[in-house]
Amino acid sequence: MDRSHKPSALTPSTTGPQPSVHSEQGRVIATLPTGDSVEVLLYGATVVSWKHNGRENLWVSKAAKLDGSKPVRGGVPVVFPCFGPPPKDHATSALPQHGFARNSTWQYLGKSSSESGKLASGGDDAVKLDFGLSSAELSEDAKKAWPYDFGLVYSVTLGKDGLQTMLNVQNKGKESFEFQMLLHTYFKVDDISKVSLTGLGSATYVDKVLNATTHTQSTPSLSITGETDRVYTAIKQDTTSILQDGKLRLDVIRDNLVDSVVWNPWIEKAKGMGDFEPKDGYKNMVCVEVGAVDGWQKLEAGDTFEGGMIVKSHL
Ligand SMILES: O=P(O)(O)OC[C@H]1O[C@H](O)[C@H](O)[C@@H](O)[C@@H]1O
Repeated sequence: MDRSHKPSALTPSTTGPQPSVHSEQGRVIATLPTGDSVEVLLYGATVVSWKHNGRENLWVSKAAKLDGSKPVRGGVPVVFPCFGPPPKDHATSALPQHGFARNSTWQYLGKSSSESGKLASGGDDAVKLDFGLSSAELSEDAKKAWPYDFGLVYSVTLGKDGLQTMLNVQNKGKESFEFQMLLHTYFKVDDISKVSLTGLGSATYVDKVLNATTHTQSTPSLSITGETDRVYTAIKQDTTSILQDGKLRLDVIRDNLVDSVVWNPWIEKAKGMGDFEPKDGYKNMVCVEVGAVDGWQKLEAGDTFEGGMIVKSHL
């Protein structure tokens, strides 16, 4: 792939300890002096752990395959270039559900001090890990199914009070292409019956559980009381918050993205998924997935798109 993306080295600090980064067995782990950490598999560039103040914020199934045989059931799978089953009449039609990014092996491009002003804790207190995937590195099957020349850089920044994940999509070819993208985050919660989501009031959504019918959310907050699979589009607020027992736990902030999917498989769907364990794990997770999934993003030759999320923990 294009090696022109070279993150700068961590800025040496004159004060106090630095974040540490190490890679082992197909994963990269960054730890801040506070003990907060993030863990990313090269397989799918899937973030599989984000710990803040000693608490894990991501849910990963106990039966998740981490060996590259299947997309990871949990963490933050990257969905690209199509969301859900691709339509028959589209250039992505031969791809699997949710595309190839989540089941391709990415390259670790390196670490740098965070340049993001969006995490309160930037500079020496934050560390950014970059991962890359380009057309040249795809499996022969994926290349054949989607023969475009592209470069993805996925940046995972761990800060003192948040995690930022940004996907940069570049069209390196001579023709335009269309894509969708989504960060399919499985957030860990203590008890789904006490969870509510705010920030989706008045937003319009397609309810995949109700035969893909379109609705407008009439209440300011959403409780999860059964199988939920909603695709919210053109959301006006930039933040969806996850509350537990009425207390703010996490803010999920969309960056240059206006769509979000809320998903919980509940009892029957969880039973039907071989890689979903424990079977009552649906009580401890909720997916809030930021993305661009309403129609298609068209990227002209040479152009770049960037979108992602900032998650702030309030515990
Ligand atoms: O089983 P997967 O391919 O990982 O998909 C898991 C889920 O992803 C999204 O949330 C979709 O809206 C759901 O319809 C789908 O069931």
